[in-house]
Amino acid sequence: MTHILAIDQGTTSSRAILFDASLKVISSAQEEFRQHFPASGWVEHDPADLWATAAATARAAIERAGIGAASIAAIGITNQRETTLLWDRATGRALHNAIVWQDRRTADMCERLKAEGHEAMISARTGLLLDPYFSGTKLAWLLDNVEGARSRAEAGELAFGTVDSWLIWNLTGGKVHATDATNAARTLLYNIAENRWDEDICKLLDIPMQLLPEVRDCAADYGMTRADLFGHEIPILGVAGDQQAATVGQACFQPGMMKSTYGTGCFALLNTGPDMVPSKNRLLTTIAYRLNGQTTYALEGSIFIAGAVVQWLRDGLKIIRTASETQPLAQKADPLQDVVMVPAFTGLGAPYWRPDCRGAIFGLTRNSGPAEFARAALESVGYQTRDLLEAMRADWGSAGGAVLRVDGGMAASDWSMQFLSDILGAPVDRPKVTETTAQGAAYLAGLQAGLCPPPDQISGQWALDRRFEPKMDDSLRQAKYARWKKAVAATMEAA
Ligand SMILES: Nc1ncnc2c1ncn2[C@@H]1O[C@H](COP(=O)(O)OP(=O)(O)O)[C@@H](O)[C@H]1O
Ligand SMILES: O=P(O)(O)OC[C@H](O)CO
Repeated sequence: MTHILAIDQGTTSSRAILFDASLKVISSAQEEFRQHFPASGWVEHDPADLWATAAATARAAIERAGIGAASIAAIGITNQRETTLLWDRATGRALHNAIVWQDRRTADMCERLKAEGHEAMISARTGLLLDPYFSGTKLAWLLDNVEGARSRAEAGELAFGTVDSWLIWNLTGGKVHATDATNAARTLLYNIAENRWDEDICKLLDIPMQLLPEVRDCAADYGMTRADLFGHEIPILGVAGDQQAATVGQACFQPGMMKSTYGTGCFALLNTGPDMVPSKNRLLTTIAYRLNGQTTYALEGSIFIAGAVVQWLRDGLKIIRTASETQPLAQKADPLQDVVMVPAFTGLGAPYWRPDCRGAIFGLTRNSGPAEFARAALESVGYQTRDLLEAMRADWGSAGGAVLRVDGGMAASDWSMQFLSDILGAPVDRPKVTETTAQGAAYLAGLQAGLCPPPDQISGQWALDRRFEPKMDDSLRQAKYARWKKAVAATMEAA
């Protein structure tokens, strides 16, 4: 048994990648699925789509490799985090669409809990903030709005889970209801200092604890897949939320190491070691990974719109046909025009946490066109990352994130990565393997299977594709960043 299958269930698509024991990619498959927007600020996925695309891509990756399922030693699962599902334990059917992490429907509930003075207690225990981003208020909404759900939950008939738990449940034919510590840490219900579900918070949100999955390490036994799925039972041995899996895939195993993933949004995680560092600057404290019962913590900055701003140029404004066209356009932009875009399409995440904000563009002239829009869009991602880095350094000291390791679809853009390095005034490293999320999940499963070496021995395998060094003049860097801060302040003021 020489292979490891990673299932990466993301916000817009499911991917499956088959690795060999040295974590080299052998084959892969990807399928997009439908996004549902039933009301303004609401985002849902059909749970059946999540499962069907995950299972179909897993099968396709195995077929493409031309190997039998019997030679797969382990499955690793990684997933979009916070997205909330509720299902019937007897039938395995979901009671409602999954409420996606981007969904803002519980903004009022969060405001009310804040006004009642609960945020400090919740933050101290979960490391999170009272924002609709996290699962807890989404689950409370489901229990309040799906008929009969609360009484059935109290009777123990229902199960809650993030996407990892939903996949594990389906892969094992309903035998295992479990999650890992990193996914649990995103629910708003999990005490990350004591590593247990928090009774007081569950009581406050009126969530019956019978709903909750068992929490395991990231490298652990999550049961066997049904034999009929792949023609052979395969053990599930690794689980982590996608941003944490990318942290592992980027080999950020030492305190002070930091990665930033540029997909739909951008999520930067700084390894803080065994210390749970509370943020004084509106970052999240979260679990990077838990191995052999030992928790490694991270500070996280979450930006909701990164690559999505490029998608907006393509699908909304229709000024580009493919994402890569942004680079030649940005290069053509008029250097004398100072167009700044604040892409707060679904509010602002860290460090501002303003779900009520909406996007804004400043500095337009009659000469502003697609090139200036493209440059402003790409620059907005760099500025938002600098906001996170400033907060991280204020929380953790200047050694934090001295070099930034990047991945995700947008990291392919050389122009964006050069601007990122320029505006941060720090080197930006892009690895050879950009499928770091899947690689992280495969590593965790391989570690448990005994195929992969422990973290201190694997770090050396990380290979650099390109280092971007800052080239921008310091006075220009400061002037540009000051203008961004002004634009953000004006956007918040206008909300
Ligand atoms: N060359 C590029 N330049 C700028 N953005 C890009 C480029 N290639 C991809 N992207 C952006 O990256 C995102 C896709 O990255 P991916 O890691 O697949 O995201 P996700 O896992 O969130 O779906 C898209 O939002 C896309 O706009
Ligand atoms: O699916 P992605 O890659 O956009 O990641 C989503 C994050 O996990 C949300 O917290």
